[in-house]
Amino acid sequence: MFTKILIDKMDKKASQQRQQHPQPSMSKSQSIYYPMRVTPHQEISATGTMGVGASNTARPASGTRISANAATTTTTTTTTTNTSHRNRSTRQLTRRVANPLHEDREEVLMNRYFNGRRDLISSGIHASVSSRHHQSVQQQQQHQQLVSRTTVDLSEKLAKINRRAAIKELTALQQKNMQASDKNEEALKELQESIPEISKIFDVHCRIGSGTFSTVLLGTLQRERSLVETQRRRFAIKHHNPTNHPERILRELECMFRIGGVDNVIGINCCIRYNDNVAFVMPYMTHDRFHDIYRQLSLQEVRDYLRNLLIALRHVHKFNVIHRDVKPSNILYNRRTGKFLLCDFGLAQRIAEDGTVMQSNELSSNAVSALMKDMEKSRSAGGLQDGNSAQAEAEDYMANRRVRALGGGVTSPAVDPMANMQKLREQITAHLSKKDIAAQKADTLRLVNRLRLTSPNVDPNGYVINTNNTKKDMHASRAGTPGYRPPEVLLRYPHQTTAVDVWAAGVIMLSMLSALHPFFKAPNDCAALSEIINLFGDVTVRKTAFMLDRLIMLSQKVAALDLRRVCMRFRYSDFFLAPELHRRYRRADGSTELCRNCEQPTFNCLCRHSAHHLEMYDGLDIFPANAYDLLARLLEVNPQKRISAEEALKHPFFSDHHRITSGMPVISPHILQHQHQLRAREPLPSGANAPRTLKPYVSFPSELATASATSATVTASTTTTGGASLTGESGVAGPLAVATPSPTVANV
Ligand SMILES: Nc1ncnc2c1ncn2[C@@H]1O[C@H](COP(=O)(O)OP(=O)(O)OP(=O)(O)O)[C@@H](O)[C@H]1O
Repeated sequence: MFTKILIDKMDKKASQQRQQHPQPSMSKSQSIYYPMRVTPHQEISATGTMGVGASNTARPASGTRISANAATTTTTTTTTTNTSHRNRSTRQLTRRVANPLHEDREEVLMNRYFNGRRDLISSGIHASVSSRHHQSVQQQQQHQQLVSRTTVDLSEKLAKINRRAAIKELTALQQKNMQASDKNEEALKELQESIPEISKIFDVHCRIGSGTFSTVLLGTLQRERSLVETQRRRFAIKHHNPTNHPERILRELECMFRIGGVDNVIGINCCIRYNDNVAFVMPYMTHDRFHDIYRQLSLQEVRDYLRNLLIALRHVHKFNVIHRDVKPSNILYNRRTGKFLLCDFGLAQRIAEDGTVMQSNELSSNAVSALMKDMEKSRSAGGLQDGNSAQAEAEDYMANRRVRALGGGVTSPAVDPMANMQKLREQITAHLSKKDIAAQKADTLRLVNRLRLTSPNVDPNGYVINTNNTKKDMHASRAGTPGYRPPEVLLRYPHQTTAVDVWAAGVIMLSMLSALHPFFKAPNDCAALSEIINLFGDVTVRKTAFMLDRLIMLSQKVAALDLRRVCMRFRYSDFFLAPELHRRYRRADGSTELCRNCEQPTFNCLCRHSAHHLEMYDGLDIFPANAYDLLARLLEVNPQKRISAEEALKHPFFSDHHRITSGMPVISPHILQHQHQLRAREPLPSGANAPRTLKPYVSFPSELATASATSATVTASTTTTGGASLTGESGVAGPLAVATPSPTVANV
C-alpha cells in the first residue's frame, strides 16, 4: 500500500521530469533488455526500486530489465553488479515498507534523487537505477570528483610551490654568479688599473681567492700564449689592498723570499710595485677547500696532511719566525696529488734575541735594502721558473698513483676506506624516528653548548691580569685568527714562541679527528679562553696562567674532558646516540642519567677521569691511540711544555703503518661486523722486523698500550704548582681586576 503510494508519487515526478527532458526514442511501456548475466531480483523497475515492481515479487530474468520510466541508462553495469549495495537498498526499502514513518523522509530523498538525476541528465550522464542506489553512486561520484579535484588542486599547488622555489633558487644562483663575475671583473680591472705592468707580462684570467688583506688572481705568461693551454704555467698573483701597511707587505715578502720555496712553504717568483700598489707573483696550486674534505679524510691522508704541515712549520721555525696564521684557508692542499703548501705570511713575526716578538717597524732599513738586493740578484738569475701547469699537475698525480701502487704516498680518495663506515651509518640511521633524531640533535647541541659556554658576566676586556707587579706589563701580540689562538696569546703573554703555530696545527688536527670544523668558535679572546677551559679543565689552564705570571679567576671548576672520547663523540655521533643503546641504559622512569660535568649520558661520559661505567666503542675509530697522544701534545696548554714541530715529526703517529685495535665491548652486531671489517683491512705486518705500533716516544703512559678510552693527554698537567691557590683567596699581589671567563656549567 505504502509502496504503491510511493511508486505513484515517483511516477508522477518522473513524468514531470520526462516532460522537462523528453526521451524521444522510448515509449512509456518500452523496456530494454541488456544481454548480461544477472541474478534473480535484478530487475530494476521504473521507479528505481529493485525487485519491487508492481507485483513486488522476485522474477528470474535472463537480462537486466530496465523500464522505460527509468529512462535509458548506460550506467547499469556498475550498479547491477554491486550486489551488496543492492541488497542493502532492498533491505532499506523493505524496512521503509514496514514503517510508514519513512514515507516523508523517503519523499525528501526521492526529490533529492530526481533533482540530482536531472542534473546528471543535463550534464550528459543518464541515471537508470534505483534512487537509493543512484544517490549513493552520485555521492560517490561527487566524493570522487571532490577528491580528485582536491588532489589536482594540491598537486597544482605543490607544482606551483616547486616552480616558485626553483625560480627563486635559480635567481639566487644567477645573482650569486653575477656577483661573482662582478667581483671577478672588479678584481681584474682593479689589478690592471693599479699595476698596468701586470697586463704587459700576464694574461690575468680570474679571481681565485680573497682575504682580509688581498685578492689573489690566476695569471699565465703572455709569452707562453703559443703553448697548449694545459702546458702554460700558472701563477697566483696576490694583489695587496693599498690600505695594507708597507711594513706588513715587506715582512711577508721577506718571509716568502728567504724562507719559502722549499719544505712545503710557498715561495715567490717576483714582486711588482707601482706607486702604493704591490703584487706578489707565486706559483699557482690547485687545492681542495678544507671545508669540503675534512670529514672524509682517511687516516693516511690525515697523517700526510699533518706531516706536511709540521715539515713546513719546522722549516719556518728554523728561521725563528712565527707564522701566526696557521689555519686551513692558509694551507693549499691537493687531495689528488697530495701536494701541500703553507702560504700567507702576512702576520708572520720574527722572535728577537731577548725572546720577544719583533714588531714590523723594527725591521732595519739595512735589512730591507739587503732583501731588495738579494731579490734583484735572484731575478736576474732566472725568475719565474716555478709556475705550475695543468699538465705538470696531472703528471704529479700520475706519479703519485704509481708510488701508491707500490705501497707508499698518499691514499687515493677514490678508494674510500670509510665506505664500510658509511654503509654502517646508513644502517643505523635508517630506522630512526623523528623523535630519535630530535633527541640526538638535542644531545649534540648540549655538548656543543657545554664546550662553547662562557659566563655572561665576564668582562671580555679584563678577564686576565698580570700577577707580577715588579715587571712592566709588556705588549703581547694578539695577531692570529680567532679559534686558532693558543692560551698564551689569550693570556696576553708577551714572550710568545713558535709554539703558537704548533697549537694552531693541533686545532686543525682536532677538527680532523672530531670531524667538527671550526672546533673553537668564540667571538672574542675571553670566550676563546673559556672554550679551552671547557675542554682542558680549569686546573690545567690556571696552572699555565700561573707559570706565565697571569691570573684568571673562575667562578666554577670545570673538569677536563677526554680528547679521544670527545672526538669520537662528534665523529661517530650516530653510534654514540643509537636509540637501542640509549634504551639499554634508560632508567625505570624513562629518564637517562647525565654526567654532571660533561652533561652527557653517564655511559657516554666524556670526562677524562670518569667514574661512570662507560660504553667503549672500540674498534670503531679509524684513528689509533697515538693520534690522540700527538693531538694532546700539540694542544698542550702550557706553551713551555708543548711539543715542537721537529719533535712532533718524530712521533710514532708518523711511523706507525698499522694499528692494533683491542677487543672491547660493543654496542650492536653492526659494530661487531664493522670491527671485523676494520681488522680485515689492517693486517699486521708479518716480518720479524716489521715496525710495531706504539713505540715509546717520550714517556708513554700504560693506558696507551691498552688503547683504552682514557685520555692520552697524560703530560698535560704534571705541574705541581697548586692551581687552586691562585684563585684570588691566596692574596696574589697586583691590581686584581677580577674577571671570570668561566664556563659556568660544571657541578663537580
Ligand atoms: N699560490 C696559490 N695558489 C692557489 N691559490 C692561492 C694561492 N695563494 C693564495 N691562494 C688562494 O687565495 C686565498 C687568499 O690568499 P691569502 O691567504 O694569501 O690572502 P689573505 O688576504 O692574506 O687572506 P686572509 O685574510 O684569509 O689571511 C687562499 O685562501 C687561497 O684559496
